[in-house]
Amino acid sequence: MQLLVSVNSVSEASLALSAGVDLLDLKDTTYGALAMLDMGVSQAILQAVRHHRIAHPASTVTVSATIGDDCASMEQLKQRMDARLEAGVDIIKLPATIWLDSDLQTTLQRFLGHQVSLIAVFSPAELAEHAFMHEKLAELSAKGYFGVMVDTIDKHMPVTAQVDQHTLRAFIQLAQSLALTVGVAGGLQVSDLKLLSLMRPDYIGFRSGLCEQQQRKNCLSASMLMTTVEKMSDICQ
Ligand SMILES: O=C[C@H](O)COP(=O)(O)O
Repeated sequence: MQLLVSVNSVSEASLALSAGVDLLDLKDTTYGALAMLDMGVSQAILQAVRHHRIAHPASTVTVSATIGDDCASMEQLKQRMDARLEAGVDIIKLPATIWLDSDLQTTLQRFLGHQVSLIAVFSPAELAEHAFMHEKLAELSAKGYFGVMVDTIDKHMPVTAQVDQHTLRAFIQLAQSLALTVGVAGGLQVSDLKLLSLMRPDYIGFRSGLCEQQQRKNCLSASMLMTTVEKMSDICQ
């Protein structure tokens, strides 16, 4: 099980890299749920990741990026994705407003055809619609998506309070049975790790719970990050 941490600056990325975080998620954490990070900042972070990989050849750190909570056109989608992939992002995370949009499918199919790794993000409400969730997971797998995850918009409650355990388990198990990498995120605290780890997602995502005053727009706390990395490593042993 891996740890994903959303970062919004070179200093946060460097902190996460030195702590040994597996998945760096480039995201503007000042608004929305999947807001995209400025390209200049993204490029600077990717440069720091390249330096880290050179200095630590055994590092398996992977970089994902969000591209916004919505997208107006195929041209805009292509431009946002191209910019990040060319800069060195490994995985693009898409909200349902994009991965479900019939007008954007041609562009998404083109990226999938070029083996670009895409993650489709589900909201708690979308998981609650069991038939919809089953149907979409099968479709995404057939289309060649790399993975899926659940993340929340309302950050006042953890995802574990917004989705019942049975549904979360079903989502994780069905996705994995369809060869989709699956992640769980949304207002999580370190104390949620134990329960979630029993469900065996491929990764668990954090932001708010690792920030000063638990506010996702504040900076990452170095001590919270270290505590989480250590806890994760204990759980995974
Ligand atoms: O992708 C992971 C999210 O950025 C998690 O953010 P959050 O812990 O603030 O919900």
